[in-house]
Amino acid sequence: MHNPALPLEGTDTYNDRIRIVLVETSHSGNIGAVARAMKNMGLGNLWLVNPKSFPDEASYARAAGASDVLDRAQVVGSLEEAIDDCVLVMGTSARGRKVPWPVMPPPEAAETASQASAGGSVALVFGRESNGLSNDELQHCHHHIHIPSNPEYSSLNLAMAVQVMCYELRMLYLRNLEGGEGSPYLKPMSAPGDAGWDVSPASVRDVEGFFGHLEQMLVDVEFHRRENPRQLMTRLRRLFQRARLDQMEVNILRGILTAAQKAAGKAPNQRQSTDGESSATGQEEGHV
Ligand SMILES: C[S@@+](CC[C@H](N)C(=O)[O-])C[C@H]1O[C@@H](n2cnc3c(N)ncnc32)[C@H](O)[C@@H]1O
Repeated sequence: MHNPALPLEGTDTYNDRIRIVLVETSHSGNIGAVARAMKNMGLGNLWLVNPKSFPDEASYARAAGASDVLDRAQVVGSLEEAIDDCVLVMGTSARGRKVPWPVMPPPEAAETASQASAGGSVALVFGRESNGLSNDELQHCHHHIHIPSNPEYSSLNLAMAVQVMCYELRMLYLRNLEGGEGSPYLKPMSAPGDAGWDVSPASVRDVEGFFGHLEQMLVDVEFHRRENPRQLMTRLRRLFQRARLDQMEVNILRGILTAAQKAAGKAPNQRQSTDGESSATGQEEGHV
């Protein structure tokens, strides 16, 4: 699959193959917010068709750190000028029109735009705040894009609609990174052993040692009676197994158990815990 020419992580080059075209934007703050939305997602090619006011203070204020996108924005007098050299034009609309056009949801539109951008420039066109794109403007587009919003309140703020499309392009780019393996950012990090976790996962031996120590501590503080266990240890096992402990967490927990045993007047350093190691050795808080 074609990998859209979006910037690599950590570089400041933009994908200029996919351009965002805003038609007759009346609030220049929205133009700034669009620039910000684009830059966040690695896009930088902004075209403005007859903006009411640009450049101005409001647009730069809303762009925050994306003023470079505004600096390089192209201002033109007609939609035709903005899309003249494009191989694919996709128009966005919050509502259906009298003459139906092929409509795509954002993920499919991003895929189509990305594929087409291998062959030339692609325009994603966004309409006026007050009344969107005219039927005539929409008929200049190969496809229409509809963000499937609440049918009873379907119109997004202009910059938010741009954000949705730029996000879809970004997701596609990240999924396609590195020969299809995708970006580590897309892989959820939820437990030790996942890429990016800072401590090695605890071994079964570590965790069993902890369970033995936990049971002993519960006996020492007279919370648990081995002759009447109910399901206490089963439930505690399930609790801690859900967490998939890492090595440091096991050390911290064992340090706490040792401290509790000492407070209860037991001497854990003179007794072997169930994993055969002295339960006080190396498990104090200072060792984690
Ligand atoms: C505030 S909306 C314009 C709403 C206008 N009253 C209308 O009905 O078309 C400004 C622009 O944001 C984009 N937009 C807003 N909501 C959208 C949606 N649900 N799907 C696709 N584009 C949307 C379109 O480009 C639209 O022209």
